[in-house]
Amino acid sequence: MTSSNLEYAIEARNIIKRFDGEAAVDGIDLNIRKGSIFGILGPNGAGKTTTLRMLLGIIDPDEGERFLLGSPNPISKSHQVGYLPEERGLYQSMKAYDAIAFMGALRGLPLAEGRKRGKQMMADHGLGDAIDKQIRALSKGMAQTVQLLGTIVHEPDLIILDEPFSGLDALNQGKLERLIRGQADKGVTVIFSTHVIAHAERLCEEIAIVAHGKIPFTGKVSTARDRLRPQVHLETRELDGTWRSAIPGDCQPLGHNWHFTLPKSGVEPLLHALIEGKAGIESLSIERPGLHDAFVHIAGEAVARKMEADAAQAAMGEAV
Ligand SMILES: Nc1ncnc2c1ncn2[C@@H]1O[C@H](COP(=O)(O)OP(=O)(O)OP(=O)(O)O)[C@@H](O)[C@H]1O
Repeated sequence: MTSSNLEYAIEARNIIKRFDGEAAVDGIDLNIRKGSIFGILGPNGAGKTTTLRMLLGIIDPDEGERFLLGSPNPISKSHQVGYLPEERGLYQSMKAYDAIAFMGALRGLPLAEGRKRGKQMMADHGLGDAIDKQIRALSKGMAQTVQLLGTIVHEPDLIILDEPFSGLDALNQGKLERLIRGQADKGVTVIFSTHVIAHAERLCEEIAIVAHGKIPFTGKVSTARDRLRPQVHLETRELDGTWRSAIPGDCQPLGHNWHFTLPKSGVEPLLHALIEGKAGIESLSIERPGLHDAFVHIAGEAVARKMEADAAQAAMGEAV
């Protein structure tokens, strides 16, 4: 049986995985569009890696079904897939371009072609000086970039990256974001897991939020953000007038500053009331909530705090 839906690179329906009787993934549904950049967001232990492993066919779900590039047997598509696992590692004595070629060969790319592409990719990614160096002579960030290039050297249709940003400094994180965008521009589907919301907010049109083995939200980033109403920050010269009726009744000024949730009627009636009522607008900003606020709203404060702690711990690891 195959999936008839050619629109999706990945489909998962109610997949469940238990370890020692405990559900690590507890009934997840996913539809990931071909050619999109899709982020899987959640703290450590939420079930991201287990989900990715099931999607890839490294482990099978106990219940439910998943389709990778239309197939219920993801391993059969492995030549079309690139996978960067959470556990990083390359053979230390291999030369960098050879390591890339070796990874390509595991996915069906002839070694000679892999070596040629490996050298070119390293040059294109600013690692030209390191082509002939052994992996052990590279910095951690360089070795991770080499592993990433090895993940895509066979030009896969689908790339799955487990926590690709962790272990990279800010410069290399920026390079990785550009690389991911470049792949998507070529029509490649990129799925990555992360506990850093900013990466997902910058890169993804669609995300899944994972918490305690479940997905409380999957869909467009903009839809997640629209779950919260915009916040108004207003400074007025006056403190009273007919315009006060446009401001929520429970909002009290701090000095001449007003902070409140934008009323459902929207921006225009508010502006009309302020101008016609001569409130004397000194400053006005209307902020749409970011993905971080939406994440806290959807996943809850405890999950958000755990994820921030994970991100801080990972950043400390990068600093050493
Ligand atoms: N092979 C395994 N055997 C037993 N328990 C496992 C196994 N793999 C994962 N788990 C458990 O399943 C839960 C989800 O783990 P998973 O690795 O999928 O989370 P994660 O969101 O990827 O977090 P991390 O980034 O820490 O890997 C955790 O409680 C973990 O300890």
